[in-house]
Amino acid sequence: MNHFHYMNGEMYCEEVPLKKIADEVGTPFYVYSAATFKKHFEDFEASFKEVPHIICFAVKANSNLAVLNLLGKLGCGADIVSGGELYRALKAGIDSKKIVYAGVGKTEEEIEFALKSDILMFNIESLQELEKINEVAKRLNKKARIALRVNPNVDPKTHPYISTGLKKNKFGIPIEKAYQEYEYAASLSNIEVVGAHCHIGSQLTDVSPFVDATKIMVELVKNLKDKGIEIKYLDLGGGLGIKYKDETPPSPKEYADKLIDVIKGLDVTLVFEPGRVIAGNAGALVTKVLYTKDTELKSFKIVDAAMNDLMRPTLYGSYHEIKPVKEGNYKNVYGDIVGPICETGDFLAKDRDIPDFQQGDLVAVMSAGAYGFTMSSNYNSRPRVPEILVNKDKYYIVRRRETYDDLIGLECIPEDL
Ligand SMILES: Cc1ncc(COP(=O)(O)O)c(C=O)c1O
Ligand SMILES: N[C@@H](CCCC[NH3+])C(=O)O
Repeated sequence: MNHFHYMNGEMYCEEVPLKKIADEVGTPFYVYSAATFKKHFEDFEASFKEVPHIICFAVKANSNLAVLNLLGKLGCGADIVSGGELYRALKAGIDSKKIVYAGVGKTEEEIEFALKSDILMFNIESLQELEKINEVAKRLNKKARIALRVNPNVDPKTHPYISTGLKKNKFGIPIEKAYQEYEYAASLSNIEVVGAHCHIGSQLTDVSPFVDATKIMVELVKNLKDKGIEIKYLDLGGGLGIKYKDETPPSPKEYADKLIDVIKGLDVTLVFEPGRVIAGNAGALVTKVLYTKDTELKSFKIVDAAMNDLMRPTLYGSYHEIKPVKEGNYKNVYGDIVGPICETGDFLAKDRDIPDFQQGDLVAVMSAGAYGFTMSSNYNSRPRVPEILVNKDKYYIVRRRETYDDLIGLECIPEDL
């Protein structure tokens, strides 16, 4: 069931009309469905029920505390890439023993924080990082549990900016060097090798690159065992795509079945780091039409949300479905939905058929629950919009709208300048 649906001509999130939220909270705002988050997590979880596994939600996709808390209560862990994400995950009540930490540039402070928090494992992206973690662990008199993030050189066939498992990408340790580096890692005094990790990219709509990468990882784990290096956790990252427009990504069950088949016989706990597939279709960005403007070429619908609120269309040319909050007999027009920012790249929809919205209409930008708010900024000194979490017939403001005072709150004017 889709938790964003129309009833009596109005778009609802679960049992709450979006218009009600707009009237009470103002626009723009992000709105998330707790039921959708729950369903997506439970579907993913159930797909792997026949094998030992841990699901670590990719916090970068949606890092709101209430969302993390909701997932944590369902037994979800966290995939983090910074000290800030670790802080959030812990504050949200996520079990530190279900936290995995990737990222090519972990600082000494971040490493120390993660070691003191006793996370499940670090996913190491370079030799120097490995040595740094060993050094910090030694100073703290701890052992750091680690996996090497292996770059298997598999083409995920997705947008180049979100491909991560190719030789030319900055991520991980090339598969050819992995054996040598595992042996080195195992020789370090304050390192405990426990896992192997890969993550080849995001928004994958075909299962075959996952299968190819998994085969490489399975071979690696087997060969390491022969060398006396035991891998307990095989972390296959995230990346499963969703439907934004007309994509037909595999379902979590199809994805799981294919991977379980490849892994059969291997005595490991699988770790997954899904982000988008849990959060993407659990959220929308709701905005209001400020003005409309028709030119010879096209129609512009100028709304109160902008590229700083949802960066994906600008950054990747991503498609987000645009829906009216009040169902009407809109005819379609050719044009753009644009924000108030002083950039030509400031659009939420571009050069396509869109409903012929009029001034004051509410517009829902769909599939915005992942990499929406988390990638937002204050560009053009625009206060960040609130995040609303709906649960059945109630809604909660789980992050309030920023104020002008918030905008300047961290700044000061030197007195003697
Ligand atoms: C290491 C790592 N794990 C997990 C994810 C989550 O990816 P997705 O949202 O595509 O599932 C990402 C982002 O691509 C990532 O870099
Ligand atoms: N930010 C990207 C996904 C990147 C995933 C990060 N590893 C998106 O919006 O699609």
